Amino acid sequence: MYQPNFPPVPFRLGLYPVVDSVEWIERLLEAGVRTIQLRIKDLPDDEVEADVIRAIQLGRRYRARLFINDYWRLAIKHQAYGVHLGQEDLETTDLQAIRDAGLRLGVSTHDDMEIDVALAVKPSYIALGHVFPTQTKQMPSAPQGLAQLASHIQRLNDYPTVAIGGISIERAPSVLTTGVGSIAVVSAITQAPDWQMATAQLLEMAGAGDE
Ligand SMILES: Cc1ncc(COP(=O)(O)OP(=O)(O)O)c(N)n1
Ligand SMILES: Cc1nc(C(=O)O)sc1CCOP(=O)(O)O
Ligand SMILES: [Mg+2]
Repeated sequence: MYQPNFPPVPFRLGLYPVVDSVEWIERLLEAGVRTIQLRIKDLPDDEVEADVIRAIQLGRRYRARLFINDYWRLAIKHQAYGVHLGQEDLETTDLQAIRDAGLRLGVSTHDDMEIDVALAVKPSYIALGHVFPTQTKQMPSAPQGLAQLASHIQRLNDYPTVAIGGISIERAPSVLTTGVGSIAVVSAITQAPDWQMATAQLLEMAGAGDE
């Protein structure tokens, strides 16, 4: 049974764009997205703080679920909806501080062992990647494919899940048939010839998430 150690999220988080700027956050919230992540990599906290503040303000204005990747101290300081962390981040993060601050937590996984680690933390949702080859991030592991994804979803039963990695408009329907509650995408939107059309199509397929 889903009993996270962090505030719960709906089973279906719907379309979940992962983007690297406040500009993208604003245009996607305006387009109807309600689950979104600010993912800025490898800058000092003081260079990211203004963007984190702005993204959180936008998230509140649109009543959206705004997750901050990596910068958990800033997410706590400015009261984001949630934080997303990778497996390595778990070792260096004060998870109790995230919990005490009432933020949701999402954790990345790439195989059964990482799912064991995530389940021990009892986050708000578990991300499963990478489903297909991706150009967006160098991955140390092989893509897990749809059959493996489906078996993880079965194992996780009523736990909110997010699929990520190489999910295009063409591939989204087959990913969603595994029963996953959300599809996280980067390039399917940010590299699309027409991002508005891509977002509308993905929202039509995955929804904006449950309340
Ligand atoms: C929804 C979602 N799933 C997975 C990731 C990857 O997170 P992480 O493993 O911490 O890697 P970086 O994104 O920090 O490079 C994610 N960001 N979002
Ligand atoms: C940031 C990230 N994390 C992944 C994981 O598997 O943990 S895959 C990924 C990149 C996803 O980008 P695109 O939608 O362009 O393939
Ligand atoms: Mg990370």
